[in-house]
Amino acid sequence: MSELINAREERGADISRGGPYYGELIEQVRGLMDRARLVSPTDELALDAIGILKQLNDKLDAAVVNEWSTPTWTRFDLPARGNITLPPFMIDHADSSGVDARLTFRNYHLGGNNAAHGGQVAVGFDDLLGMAAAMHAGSITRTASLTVDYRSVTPLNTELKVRAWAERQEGRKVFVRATLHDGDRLCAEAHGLFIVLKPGQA
Ligand SMILES: CCCCCCCCCCCC(=O)SCCNC(=O)CCNC(=O)[C@H](O)C(C)(C)COP(=O)(O)OP(=O)(O)OC[C@H]1O[C@@H](n2cnc3c(N)ncnc32)[C@H](O)[C@@H]1OP(=O)(O)O
Repeated sequence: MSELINAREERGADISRGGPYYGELIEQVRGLMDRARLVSPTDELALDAIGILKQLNDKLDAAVVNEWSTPTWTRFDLPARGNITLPPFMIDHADSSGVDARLTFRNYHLGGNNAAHGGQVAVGFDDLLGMAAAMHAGSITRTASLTVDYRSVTPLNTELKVRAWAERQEGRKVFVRATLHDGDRLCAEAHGLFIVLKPGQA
């Protein structure tokens, strides 16, 4: 992980962006989403929570920046770079040979029967495959195709292992694969095609 942070810092990534409390702020929002996923409030509690959240959203509005200035591009020290839309993961190893990560699906990723929603599994794969493709190509890539095979149930609130790697590259096309394990058990695997963006490509 430190290699990745160093590499990103060398390219101008600023892991102080968002300040020292940004990680805890995002963790509290994840905790809020966990509760929102399962709460069945009384009218009184719902109205109370709505008031508090409206006030909080108004406060946060004052600090909203454009997407390129958000900490989530640079905070490689935080779970999932502090990106609230991703299942939180920590990178153990990342280089051109692949990415190893520990990832945990939370209550707010619930599909049913205490298992992760399949779409959330795909979100995790997309980001980590994108990282593997970028590390392999040495350049930012974009998902062209992503296929997920769900092999067994993916549990919530359990640290899972993800391995993502590039199999080969043909020009701008980076062919990638990934696995998701709970211990020795394969939960899901993915393969995809990521395309290296041309200079200035939107
Ligand atoms: C350290 C960093 C951490 C940072 C880590 C951050 C990781 C973030 C990862 C998240 C990534 C995303 O979710 S990205 C968001 C989701 N994806 C998208 O929105 C992509 C939408 N689509 C597009 O923008 C475009 O279609 C592109 C860029 C994918 C390709 O367009 P293009 O650049 O014009 O290239 P194009 O000529 O069409 O295609 C190039 C070659 O790929 C082939 N090709 C293109 N699409 C496909 C396809 N679906 N299936 C098969 N083959 C395909 C073409 O046939 C061609 O082959 P040949 O003729 O050359 O043989």
